[in-house]
Amino acid sequence: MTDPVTSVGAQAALNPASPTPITLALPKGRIFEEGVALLARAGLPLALPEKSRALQWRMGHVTLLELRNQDVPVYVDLGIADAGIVGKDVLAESGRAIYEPLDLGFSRCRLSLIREIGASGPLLRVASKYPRLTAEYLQNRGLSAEVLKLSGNIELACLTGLADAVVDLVQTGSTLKANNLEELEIILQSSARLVVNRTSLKLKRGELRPLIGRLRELTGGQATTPG
Ligand SMILES: Nc1ncnc2c1ncn2[C@@H]1O[C@H](COP(=O)(O)OP(=O)(O)OP(=O)(O)O)[C@@H](O)[C@H]1O
Ligand SMILES: O=P(O)(O)OC[C@H]1O[C@H](OP(=O)(O)OP(=O)(O)O)[C@H](O)[C@@H]1O
Repeated sequence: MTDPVTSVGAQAALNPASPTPITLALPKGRIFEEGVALLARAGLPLALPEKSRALQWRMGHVTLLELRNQDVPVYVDLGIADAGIVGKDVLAESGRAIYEPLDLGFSRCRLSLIREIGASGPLLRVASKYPRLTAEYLQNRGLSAEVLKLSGNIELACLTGLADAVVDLVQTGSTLKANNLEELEIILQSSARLVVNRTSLKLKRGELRPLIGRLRELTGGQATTPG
């Protein structure tokens, strides 16, 4: 296994006597840096990996996997990773019933229905990176629009006429403002969540329970689903 990071974080492991190896899944992008920093504050021997093409790092008893957002629920659900951090938006879109003990409180944003300001007429086609959540929302509203799955810069679909509306993330609202768009309805509030594989929680409870406890203390996180 690649082990490009030699520095082992200053803090001791949570269970220094006999730390059980654990594997954690983190998404590249917005969540990665804050996720690693939070886990280090919770006592894991992590340092931020230096820029390299490595995709996994072993630091002390912890192996860190760097994944695309959508792949984090898959790795945790199937037990390749014992735990991970992922946005609630991506978790909900995955449709996987993964144990989600904590709202970590960062990467806050909302998933919303968006249209051009002043647009009227029926919603015949709605574009999104979140086709499942979009279809569910439209169905709940009794709307039969076609859902078009796109991969990025979703708002452009509205602006170019590809779709009548989009379902996308809003945080500060500056993307909406810069593109003459408006938020019609909030579909989901999102923030980074800790997700844990249920079997790992039993087999590695000596490592994972204290980790969840420390993260709860640090974030003031609330239990999000029954354990
Ligand atoms: N503007 C934003 N402000 C705050 N949080 C955000 C914002 N955009 C996205 N997020 C949250 O951060 C998570 C990761 O976002 P990021 O931008 O890193 O992913 P991405 O590059 O869009 O993902 P990918 O290309 O892998 O689909 C999202 O799933 C969401 O929960
Ligand atoms: O309300 P704001 O603060 O402007 O943030 C919202 C924007 O942030 C995200 O885009 P991102 O920059 O991740 O690019 P993407 O469209 O490629 O996902 C999201 O898709 C919005 O476009």
